[in-house]
Amino acid sequence: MEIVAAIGAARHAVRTRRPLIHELTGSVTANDCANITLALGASPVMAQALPEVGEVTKKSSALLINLGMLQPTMLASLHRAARVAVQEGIPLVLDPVGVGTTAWRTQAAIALVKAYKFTIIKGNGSEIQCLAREESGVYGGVDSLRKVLPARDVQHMAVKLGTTVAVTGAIDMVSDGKQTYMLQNGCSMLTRITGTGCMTGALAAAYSAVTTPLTAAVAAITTMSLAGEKARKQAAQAGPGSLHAALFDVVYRLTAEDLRRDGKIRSVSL
Ligand SMILES: Nc1ncnc2c1ncn2[C@@H]1O[C@H](COP(=O)(O)OP(=O)(O)O)[C@@H](O)[C@H]1O
Ligand SMILES: Cc1ncsc1CCOP(=O)(O)O
Repeated sequence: MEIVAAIGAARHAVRTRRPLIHELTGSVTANDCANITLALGASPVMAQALPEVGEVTKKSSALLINLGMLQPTMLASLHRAARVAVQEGIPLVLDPVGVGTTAWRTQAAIALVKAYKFTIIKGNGSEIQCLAREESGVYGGVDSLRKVLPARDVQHMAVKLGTTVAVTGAIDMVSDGKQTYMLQNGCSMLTRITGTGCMTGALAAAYSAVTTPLTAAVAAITTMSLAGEKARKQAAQAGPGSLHAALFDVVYRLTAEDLRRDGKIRSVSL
């Protein structure tokens, strides 16, 4: 199936199958991740406690690990959930938020990537680059350095990390090492709302429950970027607060046909 047809089918499948998505994420964006998952039509569960985390993963159709507010006490839960996901063949998505800022966070992410086969790793350009190169202390926060990475670099990082890589930024890229897509929807005001990257990770987990990793990653980024464009029009002259609220409304209404018609998705030959 062609990619545009596949993302439309995935949009429809999430709405009709309503998969349970286990999301391990921090307090800054947990509420937004849960609500964007609901808006898409899936069902979020955010349980993190070590005594129950594995049991919740086992019941779920996908697992998201987001490192945004990583705490030493969370690491055991993340590893237990990831182990169950791999054992049970449940799609496993990593959002390496802030990787590259400190040695501890970067090492924690590298340990996860080495221990478990992730289905998708989704991050901004800075995070994915630091993870692939195993670099830390390179940049200062959770927002991207805003450099658009060349498609060939993204393809190499997918090969190096052994998974489907989704890189967000002014131009988004997705690659599984064999096929690479350049995605050109978006709205710069999305960078003025914290959590748009984290919500994209939640969308990737929801889509990965119903389709292939490559399609799920393209669908997630196109959903968020297109929602940004449409919400920006809806919020007209208003600022990030209205855009934030409008994002949930637009994702809730977004149809398979909207994705097929308005998604700016280009296959890159390398
Ligand atoms: N300069 C930009 N212009 C248009 N869209 C953008 C721009 N920067 C980021 N986006 C969009 O914002 C969303 C979140 O990406 P990004 O800001 O890179 O994530 P993060 O919040 O993790 O840093 C993506 O859908 C991306 O396409
Ligand atoms: C501000 C902040 N600080 C730690 S995690 C976080 C949220 C980051 O969200 P996103 O990666 O989606 O911008």
